[in-house]
Amino acid sequence: MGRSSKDKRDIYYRLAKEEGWRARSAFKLLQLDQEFNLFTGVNRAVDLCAAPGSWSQVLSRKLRGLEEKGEKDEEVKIVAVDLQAMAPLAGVTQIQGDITKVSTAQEIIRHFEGQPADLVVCDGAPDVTGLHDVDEYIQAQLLLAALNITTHVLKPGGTFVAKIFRGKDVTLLYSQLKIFFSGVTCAKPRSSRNSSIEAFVVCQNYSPPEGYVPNMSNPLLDHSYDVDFNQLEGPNRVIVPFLACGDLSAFDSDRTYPLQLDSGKRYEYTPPTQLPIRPPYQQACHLRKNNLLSREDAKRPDQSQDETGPPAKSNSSV
Ligand SMILES: C[S@@+](CC[C@H](N)C(=O)[O-])C[C@H]1O[C@@H](n2cnc3c(N)ncnc32)[C@H](O)[C@@H]1O
Repeated sequence: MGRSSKDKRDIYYRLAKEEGWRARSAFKLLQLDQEFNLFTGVNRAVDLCAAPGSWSQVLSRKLRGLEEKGEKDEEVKIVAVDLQAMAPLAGVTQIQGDITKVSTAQEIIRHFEGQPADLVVCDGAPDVTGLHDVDEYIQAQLLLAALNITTHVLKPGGTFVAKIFRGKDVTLLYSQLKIFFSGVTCAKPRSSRNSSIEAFVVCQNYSPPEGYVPNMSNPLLDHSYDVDFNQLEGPNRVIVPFLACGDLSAFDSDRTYPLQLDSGKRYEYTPPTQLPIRPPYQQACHLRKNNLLSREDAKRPDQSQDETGPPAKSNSSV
């Protein structure tokens, strides 16, 4: 048996078979619930990127009380969205659609009879190319698309849970999420493989900026909407385009960035045009190489400032 097939047959793979889950991913949502108590008081839930349906199974079993009460809770409504069709599930309405489309948001709202959702979860993943930067970029785009459709359907105070790749530019995504949620925590459930940079953001207390009007023109995946991004103003522009290689502001040739070094010295750093912004340590190396900095000042800042470390194994608030 090859290494990868052995990996697939880990404890959660076996448990999923035993307990009738469609995928081992079910345990990720169950473990996130143990940690964050996601399901209390939830009557309307949306599962984005749901196929083959193990997260929808978890929602159905937990929210409709099939396990605990042995009866259905008819109050509960669950909608599952995916590009692909999936086998029917008790108590789950399926929408075969694209989460980047406003029509999908409208369909969800129709199903909830105009009421907003209490919880939106998204375990979405694009087809992996094997090129890490490309995969990270596409995953980030999918997360922003999930966030965007969530702003159409989630109630104020509601919760959003989504898969995130903890790549080198993950802090940009955290800052996007923190615009909309007062609590953003990054969690790595035990069932998520240590070898993967996958983690989950648990975003609590949805509180969009005052005056924010949900629209689908922000994410870069679909340019077919009428709203011109440049026409959007104030809080409606808060979802900025995401660049896997850096922050757009690095392209402002006239902008300077404060650089705080271990010795306490501060520098005003102006990046050359067309150069992606660097984390502090790389910036220091760049300055050192160009004789702009003493050797002592160029030494590595402590780890807590370096955002490019390996994936965390425990939960961390961001
Ligand atoms: C890892 S699977 C989800 C597994 C699921 N949570 C479960 O537990 O069974 C990722 C899913 O994302 C879906 N997906 C990717 N992009 C999408 C999009 N733009 N709209 C809807 N679904 C999408 C894929 O079709 C795929 O089924």
